[in-house]
Amino acid sequence: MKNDSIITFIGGGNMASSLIGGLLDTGMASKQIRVADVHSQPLATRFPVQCYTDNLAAITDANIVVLAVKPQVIPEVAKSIAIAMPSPLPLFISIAAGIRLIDLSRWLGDQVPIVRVMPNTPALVRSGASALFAGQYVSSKQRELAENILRAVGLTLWLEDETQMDAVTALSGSGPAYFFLIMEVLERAGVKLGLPQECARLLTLQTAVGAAKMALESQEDAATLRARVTSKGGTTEQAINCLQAGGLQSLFDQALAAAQQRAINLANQFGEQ
Ligand SMILES: NC(=O)C1=CN([C@@H]2O[C@H](COP(=O)(O)OP(=O)(O)OC[C@H]3O[C@@H](n4cnc5c(N)ncnc54)[C@H](OP(=O)(O)O)[C@@H]3O)[C@@H](O)[C@H]2O)C=CC1
Ligand SMILES: O=C(O)[C@@H]1CCC=N1
Repeated sequence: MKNDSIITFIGGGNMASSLIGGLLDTGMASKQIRVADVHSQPLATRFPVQCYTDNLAAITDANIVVLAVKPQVIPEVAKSIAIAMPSPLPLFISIAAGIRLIDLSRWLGDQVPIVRVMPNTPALVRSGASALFAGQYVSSKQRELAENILRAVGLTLWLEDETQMDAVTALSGSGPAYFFLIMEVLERAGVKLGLPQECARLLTLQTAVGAAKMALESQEDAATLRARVTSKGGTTEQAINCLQAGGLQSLFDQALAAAQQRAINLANQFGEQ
């Protein structure tokens, strides 16, 4: 992104804060970032960016507009922008779960360039994962622009089919919450075995970081790395047997299917407005 380009976030909540924190960490100038939210104060105190309570004022001169409000609010926000669409048209990036390009185009206007992105909150520490899908009016330069922004805060992947976005939402969009839950559960289990809280917390976190780093850097798959920890007749085997007997795979299959279905339902419910 050029250093005089402006990126405006509509909605300054959890996901926008993570993206903004990550982008500022890359060295992007705070004057390039604007945020419009019904509540301007929390973000203004956290980041030195320009905050607005008027969405339309915030998108004047913007090169990129990130729609970062809840899916339920997207129709109203998009329609209100459409009646005062800036010229030249900015590139729109929607991060809303479920909401489809066809509906975004209907609300924002035909021929408006829109990229759908499903990011995740580790963008804050530039370790995010984002899947992208471009609408038909997005130029190759705009694709590059969207990718560059998201790549600055983590991994980016282009999807071949928009319907895959709901599976991505279930896997990596919501995914940090699953890992945080596993951290909570492990820490608590360690405390129940007699470890001091802080000791259980630190061992849990470092083990999570270590396992993820090792899996990322290794040529081998997770099952092979797991087998190396699992000595025959040893301790890990007992724990893994317990987890598998408890139906861990089936539980995650159900969890991800439920999240995916929720994204589909949100699109069906709010896409008709
Ligand atoms: N959180 C996450 O991990 C991820 C979220 N997303 C997507 O990002 C989007 C935002 O999610 P998240 O950040 O969690 O949500 P938040 O509720 O934290 O943030 C949305 C913000 O927008 C404000 N808002 C509501 N209406 C308007 C409006 N008309 N104009 C401007 N601002 C408004 C909200 O205020 P108020 O609270 O009063 O409603 C809130 O401050 C969602 O569409 C979600 O699907 C995608 C990937 C991951
Ligand atoms: O829970 C949600 O709906 C959003 C989308 C993915 C992560 N958070």
